[in-house]
Amino acid sequence: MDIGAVNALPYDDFVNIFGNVVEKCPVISAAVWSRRPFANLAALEAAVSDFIDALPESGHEGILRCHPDLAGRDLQSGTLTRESRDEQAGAGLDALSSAEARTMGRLNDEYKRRFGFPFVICARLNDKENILRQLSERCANEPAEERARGMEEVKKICRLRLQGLVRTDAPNKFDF
Ligand SMILES: NC(=O)N[C@H]1NC(=O)NC1=O
Repeated sequence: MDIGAVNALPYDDFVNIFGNVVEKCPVISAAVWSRRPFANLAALEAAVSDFIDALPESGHEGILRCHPDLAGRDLQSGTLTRESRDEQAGAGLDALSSAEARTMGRLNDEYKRRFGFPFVICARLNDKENILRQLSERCANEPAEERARGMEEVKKICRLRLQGLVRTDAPNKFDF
């Protein structure tokens, strides 16, 4: 769909289509719908980012807590969202050796104990080795640093999900 078609969507269709650009946080797309018309994909992305940035610390932690663990219970039981399943599979997280799976589980638990929210990283921009290394390194960070880092990753995930939904090649009347 091009940006003109996005701008023409009633809010219920908009939320159905864009509701998971931030994992399990459809309230964000429901809020951002009011910012139409979007000049282009970058403007839609900026509206999501502005909404997130305006939230208090507790809102950022809430967004992080809506993310499933990487290679966690939801992946084992097939209850991930379609987007998250594809992203995790793309990084090879559905095919970990048993040693890798044990390390991942242990570090995910350690991270959550330390920070009170799950480790979030854009799986499509990383492979499993890189993810395991960063998980281990980031466990040593300070909570404020990790909150900010996690939100940067949420925005990267969001950008790639948006790019999968909105075509950018078509000209549109808001793009001068
Ligand atoms: N925990 C975590 O990072 N989850 C996410 N990362 C990603 O790329 N997709 C997700 O669901």
